[in-house]
Amino acid sequence: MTNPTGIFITLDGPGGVGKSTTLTALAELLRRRGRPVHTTTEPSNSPLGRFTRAHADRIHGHALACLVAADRYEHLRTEIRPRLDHGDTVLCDRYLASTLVVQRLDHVPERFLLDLNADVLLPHLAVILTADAQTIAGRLAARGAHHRFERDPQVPARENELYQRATEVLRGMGVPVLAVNTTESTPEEAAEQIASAAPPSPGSVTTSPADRT
Ligand SMILES: Nc1ncnc2c1ncn2[C@@H]1O[C@H](COP(=O)(O)OP(=O)(O)OP(=O)(O)O)[C@@H](O)[C@H]1O
Ligand SMILES: Cc1cn([C@H]2C[C@H](O)[C@@H](COP(=O)(O)O)O2)c(=O)[nH]c1=O
Repeated sequence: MTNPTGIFITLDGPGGVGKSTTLTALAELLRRRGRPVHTTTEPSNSPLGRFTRAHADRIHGHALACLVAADRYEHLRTEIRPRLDHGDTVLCDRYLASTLVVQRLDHVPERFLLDLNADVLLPHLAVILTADAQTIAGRLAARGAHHRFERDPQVPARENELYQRATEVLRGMGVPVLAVNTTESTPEEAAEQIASAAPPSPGSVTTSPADRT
């Protein structure tokens, strides 16, 4: 397989923190700056991904971990790698960090999750969106819960702890991790922070911050 030439950026964070909204703002910002951007999500939009999403409230623990990982390998093969090979910046709403958090909520051991995901492509930048637990609860109440992990009021605080652990694990694997606290920032402000940390797109002219004025 060829080395992908595009840039792979993942966005994770507690349910309802603002991943999809921020990803949309980031995609618009990067496109305005001339980058080819492909947006995607996990579970993916393939038949396996749609099955996983549809049944994630009834399938628990190791079985859900395996389904999510199977969808991830197929997502990489059929969508993410081809878009990276094409030179796109791929923005993925949920990826490996979500597994290291959501499956831990189901008490799946971290070792099992790391082994299952041992051969996935690591992102060039893993963004972890955070907000204080009360803010997340407010956003979830305003929008409505999508699945069982968002219906338990204790979960946002636990997810924040687990994302700190996931950050350490990813950094230990050599993945650059950017934590963005969205408690006080708009999706557009969060997108600006991420864009500033994003590795340059292939073929783009690298300028120093002073040159960009
Ligand atoms: N930075 C922000 N400030 C205020 N509200 C926000 C912010 N980001 C998102 N929201 C609002 O919070 C709610 C949840 O956002 P969104 O659906 O993007 O979250 P999510 O993390 O993608 O959720 P899920 O984990 O369920 O996929 C939405 O109503 C959205 O408008
Ligand atoms: C990537 C990923 C996803 N899941 C599950 C958790 C939820 O049931 C859905 C995601 O829904 P959302 O609207 O994006 O919050 O998929 C999972 O269990 N593990 C994962 O790694």
